[in-house]
Amino acid sequence: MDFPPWLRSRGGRIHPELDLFHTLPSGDRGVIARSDIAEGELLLLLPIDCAIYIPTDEEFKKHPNDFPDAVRYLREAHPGLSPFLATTLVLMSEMTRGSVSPWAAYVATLPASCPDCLLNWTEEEKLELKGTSLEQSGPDPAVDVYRRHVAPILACRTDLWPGLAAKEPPAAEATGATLDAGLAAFARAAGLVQSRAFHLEAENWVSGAKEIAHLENGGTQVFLLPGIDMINHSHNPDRRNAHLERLNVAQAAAAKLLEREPGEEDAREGAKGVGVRGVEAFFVMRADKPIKAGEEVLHTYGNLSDAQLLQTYGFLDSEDDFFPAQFATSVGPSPKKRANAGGNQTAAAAGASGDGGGGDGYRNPYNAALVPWTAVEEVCVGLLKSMDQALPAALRRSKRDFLAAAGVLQSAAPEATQFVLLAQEPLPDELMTAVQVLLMTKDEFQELRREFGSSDPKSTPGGRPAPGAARKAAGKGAKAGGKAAATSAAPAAPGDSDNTPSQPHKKLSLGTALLEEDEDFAEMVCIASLQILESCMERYPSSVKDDVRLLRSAECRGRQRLAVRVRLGEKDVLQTAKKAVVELMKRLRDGGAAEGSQDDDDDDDDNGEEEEVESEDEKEEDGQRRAPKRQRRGLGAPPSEGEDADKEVGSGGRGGNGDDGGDDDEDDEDEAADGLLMGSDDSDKVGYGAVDYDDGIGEAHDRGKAHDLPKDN
Ligand SMILES: C[S@@+](CC[C@H](N)C(=O)[O-])C[C@H]1O[C@@H](n2cnc3c(N)ncnc32)[C@H](O)[C@@H]1O
Repeated sequence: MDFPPWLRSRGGRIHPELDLFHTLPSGDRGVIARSDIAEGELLLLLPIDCAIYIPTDEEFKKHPNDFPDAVRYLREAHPGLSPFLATTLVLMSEMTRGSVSPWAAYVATLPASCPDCLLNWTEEEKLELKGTSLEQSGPDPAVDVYRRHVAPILACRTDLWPGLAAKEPPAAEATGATLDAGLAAFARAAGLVQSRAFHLEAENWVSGAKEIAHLENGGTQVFLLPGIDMINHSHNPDRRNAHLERLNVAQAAAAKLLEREPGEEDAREGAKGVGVRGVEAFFVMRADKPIKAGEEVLHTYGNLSDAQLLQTYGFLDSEDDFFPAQFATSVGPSPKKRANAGGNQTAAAAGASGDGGGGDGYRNPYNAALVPWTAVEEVCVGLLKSMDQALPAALRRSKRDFLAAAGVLQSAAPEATQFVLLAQEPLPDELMTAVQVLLMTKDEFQELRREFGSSDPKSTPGGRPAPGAARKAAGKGAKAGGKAAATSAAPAAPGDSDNTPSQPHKKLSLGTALLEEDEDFAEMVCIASLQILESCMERYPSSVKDDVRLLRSAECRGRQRLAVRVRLGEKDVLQTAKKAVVELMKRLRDGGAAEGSQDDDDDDDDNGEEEEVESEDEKEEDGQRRAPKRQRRGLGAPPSEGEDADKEVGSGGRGGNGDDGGDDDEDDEDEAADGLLMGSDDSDKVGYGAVDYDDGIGEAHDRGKAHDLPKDN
């Protein structure tokens, strides 16, 4: 049976003017309106029992016989499997059952694979992702999960997964090249679930690893939604025209979705309207706005970074679809060149890009970059050493344990913590707090521990504990741009060699109070931060210039192009963070000095606004006052106001990527790279947490988000 009649026979509905399986000019498939569709019209209605999913206990108890045998078996025999892996196994079962499967018509619509999903990249192609958050170390996770979790299940129940059991258990070193039938089926099904599944949490519809981790408490489900999963994604709100809802029966009835249209085929046998006894929810896709004949139906899979899109779905948004006006000047020819050419700028950019799409400039506002704790620690230790203030190993451990107990580092494996930098929040408070704690003296640290451990968040405005000299500035942290302190619960401090009676119980957030108080310390923190960011830049084998050059060349296509765009997206965020550090440093020097400490403020009260603006003389005097202090701290001469971030990093001894001058082309490329890396203006939280299922595959899968799905209204 074809898919549309199958769906209708199961109580679903499809708008008569939708072509669900249209081949787009790109060669991909998409959903197209054959004629105009009005805003609010129903596009697709799917009773929940058409979906492939692992039911909650409650759902299963209500309808134990309505679920496939594979679901029943996995629930009973392998309740600890992640929903991702369990759903993959159920899909594999339906795929192997062929025409006997009640989902045969759906299975027939599924593509042969998720073509560019990382599961399908060769080792050589994956090298292009070196340094990015998608760099994979260790064995291929799919092979590993298959060997450890899937193969034993296939071998146990050959009736549920006929023909897939391996004759011998696959070797640990098995790779994609040594696929057996089971591994091939698993790789395909996993790619499909990864790129098509919708995630639902009991309380929230979720879209990130952190939320999905709650599933262990019974909250989250992964759904394959036939037909609805044909709809492609767009980041561009102007192009999106559909959204998904989940309705219960009463809501669906009230919305008149369960009544048959005149001439509409009968649904299931015995059904009076659409939907049947036992079906308690419907997934409904509606038109958000009028859809013109020939237009593609698009919705959003979530606010995802390029890395997440590639990891989960194997694609990146169209390069010429993303805020095109903003990008005309990014990686394309420089304004100077365009002026010289005097021609059509967009056409010039399109020609240079080689992709025919004018896709020279692309920036995803949801991009993120990861900064490992190990890099933070290494830079801070190195900086202190270079200043003859070596950090003893015991104190270092003490600081790390304290940060973990204070919720700044993950508690289970603090050393594996990765700080997530977002374009909109390029300097997360956790990172700045960690740097400050690492760089503070032993006395300051001990005082912080004492005060933090005993501090009542209500007693320090913003909940920020403030050690030593910074105490008097408590409550002013936000003044210099610091984020308000977080005060979420954190685990108690683990015992360490230097335990004080007071133990941290709130999340530590130092803000900028200490930096406002102590300009030498502020400079150390800023220099360390720049070095950390620079060290993260250095983990990519290619420079920004190389990447920009590659994106401009016609040869850079396919997976290489996807990888280059992921690399540049991350570098963009790192560069934005560097600029934020420089801004912070300037603010602390100029604005910070004007805003001053509490005492300064008190002194300034009479002087009014005049004091806010520092005269040239005062600046000079300030610089002279600063110099001896800096030298005491081993910082050398202060950098001049005009000096840029890279040079400052260079002066810290780690070298920068500053330009050494050169020809016009080089200058143009710099200009282009600068444009590209100017930082994004809109971003969203991105979760990169670990997920703790028996099979461990959740981590790889959930690192990228799946489609958001609304919860029951
Ligand atoms: C949920 S499916 C959508 C239906 C899919 N196009 C098909 O033919 O089956 C998600 C997959 O569609 C493709 N896709 C979705 N949105 C896309 C976009 N904006 N650009 C390119 N490919 C996209 C990707 O291959 C992704 O893994």
